[in-house]
Amino acid sequence: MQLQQVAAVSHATAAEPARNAKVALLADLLRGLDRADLHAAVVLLSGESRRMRVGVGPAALRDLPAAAERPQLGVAETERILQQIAEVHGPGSQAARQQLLTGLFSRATAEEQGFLRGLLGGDLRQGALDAVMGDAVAKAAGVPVADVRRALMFRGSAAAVADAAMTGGSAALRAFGLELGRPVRPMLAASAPDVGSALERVRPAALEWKLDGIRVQVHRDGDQVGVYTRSLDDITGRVPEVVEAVRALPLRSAVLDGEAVALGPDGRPRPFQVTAARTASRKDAAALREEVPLSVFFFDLLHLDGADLLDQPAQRRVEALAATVPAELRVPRLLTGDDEAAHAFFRDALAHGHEGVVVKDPDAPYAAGRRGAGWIKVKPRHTLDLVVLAAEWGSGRRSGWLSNLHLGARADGAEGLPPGTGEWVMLGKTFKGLTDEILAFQTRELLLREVRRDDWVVHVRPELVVEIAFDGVQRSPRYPAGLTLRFARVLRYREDKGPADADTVAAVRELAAEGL
Ligand SMILES: Nc1ncnc2c1ncn2[C@@H]1O[C@H](COP(=O)(O)OP(=O)(O)OP(=O)(O)O)[C@@H](O)[C@H]1O
Repeated sequence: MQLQQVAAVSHATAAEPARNAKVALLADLLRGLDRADLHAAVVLLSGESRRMRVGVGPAALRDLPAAAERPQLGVAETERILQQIAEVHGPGSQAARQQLLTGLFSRATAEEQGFLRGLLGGDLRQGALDAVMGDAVAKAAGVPVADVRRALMFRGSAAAVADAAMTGGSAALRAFGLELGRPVRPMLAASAPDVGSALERVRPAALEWKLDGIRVQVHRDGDQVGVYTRSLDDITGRVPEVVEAVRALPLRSAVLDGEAVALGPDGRPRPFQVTAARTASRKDAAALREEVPLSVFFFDLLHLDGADLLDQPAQRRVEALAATVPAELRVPRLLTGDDEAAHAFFRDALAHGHEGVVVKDPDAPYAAGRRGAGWIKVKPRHTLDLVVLAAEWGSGRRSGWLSNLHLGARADGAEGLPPGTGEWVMLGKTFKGLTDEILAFQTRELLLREVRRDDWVVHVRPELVVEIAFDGVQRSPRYPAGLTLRFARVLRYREDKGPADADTVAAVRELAAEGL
């Protein structure tokens, strides 16, 4: 198959906000491909290309050859070249990379060049397609979406799952399972504005403290222990405390889900940045551990001594957890149907310095992603993770810094947006909450991602995720979703998140519908 077809579908899906239409376009493309083309097409169109880390800086994309007249690049060949670009290392690598890029671009048509620029420059149309890729694979292969999603939970690679679905159908998909040492995609939480509305969705519910640290998925197989982040990175070497805690448990094998957090001497959580810096640092873990010791608290158990528990109701998994892991290594939890008891638990979590609670459906199986709302987070302060689309140069004390941020949520197939809105939907602007440190950070990072500027606005690749606090959602005809945030202010940049993790228009609409 020619790259031209993939580029055309990428283009068409970007102009098409409706989720079903995107799924249909992708499914049509995937049907009938041979295995090599299928693999390449899925890699190029899903977030998987990002994981290949083929990104190149804007300078490398500046002086590339003019477009070819006729399509001549195959998808499999293109993917191979991108792989080569990702793998170039050592002295002279920049020149070698540029040579590969020049060769690739000289054979690409204008539309293909546009697609490749988006891919290499990190424009995340592809990342956004990741969210619908599973549905498209299910449609193309004629198998239930649930089978594909389940396989994706076990195997991060959409290409491997697509291959199994197309060649072996549901039977092949069912062969994917939990493997010790291979992290599964984590279950995530939907959100609710307060405990009362969460309980309206799930009752009785299990409430747990929401600790503001780093998600850890810990696999133990005999003496072997591996620790993985929310984005499935292996951080085993950076968190010896977690490794030791799990190695000391009386069991042979397990997969545990929990949160690692730095606590102060008074037992209260230290600021999120402290935990984040500790787990991000590649420096000597033994020394860092002295300065900032980490504690770990588990809230789920996916596997125990040879038995997979993912399909068990949450209550059963937590009972197994309680029988295996001592209370001081578990997140405090309350199973209740009573509003007053739930509110008291929430207040207690806050009084201990925690972020809020996660309200969990005791009957829900473990399922990757946010779908199904088996988990609902509630925080006293409303926050959204949004992507910076552009920034305006500041004035007065802030001149020389990029200040006022244009904030976007993910369209993710939301209905009812004006035609041509694209994947990022602007929700408003803010220059509030910016410390000098944040101003310096964002000016540096945003300029690295500049795509164009007009007057005083610098438009950037939609890559940086920023956590925004706000007081409410209000109607505004000025913005494409008809909504904007009241008193939006910057809390912090979320370097642990990518644009595919940003909040969606649907999530914002839901908060508005609940009267926030
Ligand atoms: N008891 C708990 N149960 C589940 N998740 C918890 C719990 N305590 C803390 N967490 C953290 O909360 C996250 C769930 O919220 P969500 O899926 O929205 O992720 P998030 O966007 O990283 O959350 P946030 O940005 O609000 O911290 C988990 O990924 C985990 O890191």
